[in-house]
Amino acid sequence: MLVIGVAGGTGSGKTTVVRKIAEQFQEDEVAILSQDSYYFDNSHLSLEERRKKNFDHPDSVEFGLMIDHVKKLQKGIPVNEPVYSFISCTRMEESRQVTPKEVLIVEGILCLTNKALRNLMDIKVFVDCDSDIRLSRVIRRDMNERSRNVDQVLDRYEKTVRPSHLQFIEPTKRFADIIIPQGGMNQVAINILTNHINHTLKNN
Ligand SMILES: Nc1ncnc2c1ncn2[C@@H]1O[C@H](COP(=O)(O)OP(=O)(O)O)[C@@H](O)[C@H]1O
Ligand SMILES: Nc1ccn([C@@H]2O[C@H](COP(=O)(O)O)[C@@H](O)[C@H]2O)c(=O)n1
Repeated sequence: MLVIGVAGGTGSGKTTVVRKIAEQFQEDEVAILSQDSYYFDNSHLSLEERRKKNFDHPDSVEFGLMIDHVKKLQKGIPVNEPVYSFISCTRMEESRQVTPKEVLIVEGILCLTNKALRNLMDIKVFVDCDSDIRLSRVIRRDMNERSRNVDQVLDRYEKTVRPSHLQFIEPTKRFADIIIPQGGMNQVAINILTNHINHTLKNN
């Protein structure tokens, strides 16, 4: 199994890049694990307290479980990926079964911050994007999909998202084998990655 890690700031285009890569393969060839699914549950806290959490800090993610799932998939064992709600900021009762495939893409803002997880990756990618563009995307997305108003989005951005991006996420660019500017619109980078994956699969 080839494990590809895709990191980058919130709104940088990670999901778009992953989708475009996955589209180049058959459905039974590529499995995807999202780091967002591994946010701690926090249902013991009130919604107000949960919303105040720093979700851009590495401690907000249950990396132990995520690493265990990657290792199981590498051994050919299916896993149950948790389902996370950005509206309630908790894990849902249900989970999603992920079965082992030839390629596993692990995607998320913090997925290159964890050394043990990094060590499981064969290719590390960082999707790069200016912070003003990311912020405008995040405002739209959080208002449309995450039940937030503009003040809540900007308040979170100033207090936790931006400082943690600078402290934890941006520095992981140095671990990347490939840095992709213009995210999902960078067809050249997506083709290069797809060709590399195909080449590696054929030679294994
Ligand atoms: N290169 C791009 N140009 C314009 N819009 C983009 C581009 N890449 C992503 N988007 C849009 O920006 C938003 C965030 O992209 P997404 O891939 O979900 O980012 P991430 O997973 O890094 O948070 C989505 O609405 C997506 O359609
Ligand atoms: N309950 C939560 C948990 C996380 N976030 C934010 O999501 C961003 C990461 O997701 P991407 O899809 O953009 O990579 C991150 O910046 C967290 O602050 C949230 O809003 N609510």
